[in-house]
Amino acid sequence: MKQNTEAWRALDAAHHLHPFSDTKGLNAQGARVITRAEGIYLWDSEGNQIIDGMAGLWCVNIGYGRKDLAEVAKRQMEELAYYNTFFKTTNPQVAELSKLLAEVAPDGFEHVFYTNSGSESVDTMIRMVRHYWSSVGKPEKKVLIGRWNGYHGSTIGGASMGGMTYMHEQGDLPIPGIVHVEQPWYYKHGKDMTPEEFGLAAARWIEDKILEVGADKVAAFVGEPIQGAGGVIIPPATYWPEVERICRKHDILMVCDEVICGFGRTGQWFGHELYGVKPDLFTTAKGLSSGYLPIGAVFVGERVAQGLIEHGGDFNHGFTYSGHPVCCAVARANVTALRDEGIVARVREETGPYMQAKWRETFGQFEHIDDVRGVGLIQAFTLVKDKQKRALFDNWGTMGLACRDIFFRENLIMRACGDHIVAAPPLVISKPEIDEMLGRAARCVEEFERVVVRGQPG
Ligand SMILES: Cc1ncc(COP(=O)(O)O)c(CNc2cccc(C(=O)O)c2)c1O
Repeated sequence: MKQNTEAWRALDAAHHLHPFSDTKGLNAQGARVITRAEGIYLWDSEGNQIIDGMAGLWCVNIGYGRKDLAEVAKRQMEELAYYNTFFKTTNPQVAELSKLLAEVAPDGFEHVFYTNSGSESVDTMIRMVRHYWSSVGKPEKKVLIGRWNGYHGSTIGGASMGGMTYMHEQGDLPIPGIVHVEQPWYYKHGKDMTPEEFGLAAARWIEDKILEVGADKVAAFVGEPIQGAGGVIIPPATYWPEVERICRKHDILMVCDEVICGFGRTGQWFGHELYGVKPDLFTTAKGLSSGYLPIGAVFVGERVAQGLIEHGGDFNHGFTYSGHPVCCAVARANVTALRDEGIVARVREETGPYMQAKWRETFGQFEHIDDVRGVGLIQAFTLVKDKQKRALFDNWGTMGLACRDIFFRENLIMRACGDHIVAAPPLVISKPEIDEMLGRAARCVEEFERVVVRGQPG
């Protein structure tokens, strides 16, 4: 039955509570009804074509409209729509996907545990590392260290692991045993240090926390290679190697949360590979299926995998849909395409460098934009009050939302994370599409500076 925008908006307002939304405010304004998508483009119920500079929520790596993935889902549903992987059963799709993931992962990652989301991957990791230490005779090693402004999901575990205080306030978080250190945000905290010096200093904040808690009580350090939802905070090159050295020195597991950085987003298969480090585990979701179906996976390195296999006994954790055959079939087709169509390689060698050059050229010229940054196809800039003084705007986030709303009105999706403006388009974006996206964004930023910052007429 063909509906129209107003009818869908009314149904949505009457029955749907949206995530991360003020439903009352949204209902007053009316939600935008997205009806179809192709490549990097969305269409809404009014027929507007929209450039999706965020690949959905950082997840549609392969781009929209892949009929081959839809066909894989159809065939699998007709053959085996569901069966579980509890009780000594498996299915061909989960077995084949697990082999494929071991092939695309860096050496030393032969085992994966399946979930339905990034949050569930993070929750799984929390339980897994605590169970690991208990299994190898160190049950008191329970504390996990994260970063303020890190994002690790919205379950009780994921939100606690994250350092978003506005999330902690809702639900009395973080849960016990999870602590945080400052994030490696050079623009704000670098002061008179070089980036290299700051990277080492920021890593040592973690060592300070380990010594404060007691290394014999700390299970793991958890961080995103590049913080995504925190505003694309890119640590200096010295940061992660120093984190790894500190974790090894104090026998703390190092965990990378690759939910955004994974599956080609940075031009590497996984973001930690940019920094030449090897975590003990890493969590994934999003690009694993390019958002076509919900699935996540925890990649478990040999030290923890063998510890769990040899000493862990029954790992009393898992989900009804862990290893869901249809989700696994689609993820397998997606990852195979990312590899065999050269999509990840093209981001590393062609479209990523092109985007990074154009991004800096386009936004480096604006008076109220600084810290223009990015790698692969994840990039950002920060809206600032005074570039010379490196002064941020007051009321952090207000300007970001004002700028984001201009993009939205002009049929361009980019994300405001506070006063950081971020973009992460599908990895299949072409060079002409990059030009189209950045041309539209530049016109929006010109209006933002003229109207919002300088108060001139629209
Ligand atoms: C690093 C990281 N870890 C875990 C999660 C949680 O994944 P799920 O949402 O699938 O449970 C994420 C998710 N990241 C995420 C999710 C929703 C919105 C935005 C945003 O930037 O607005 C970012 C993430 O970015």
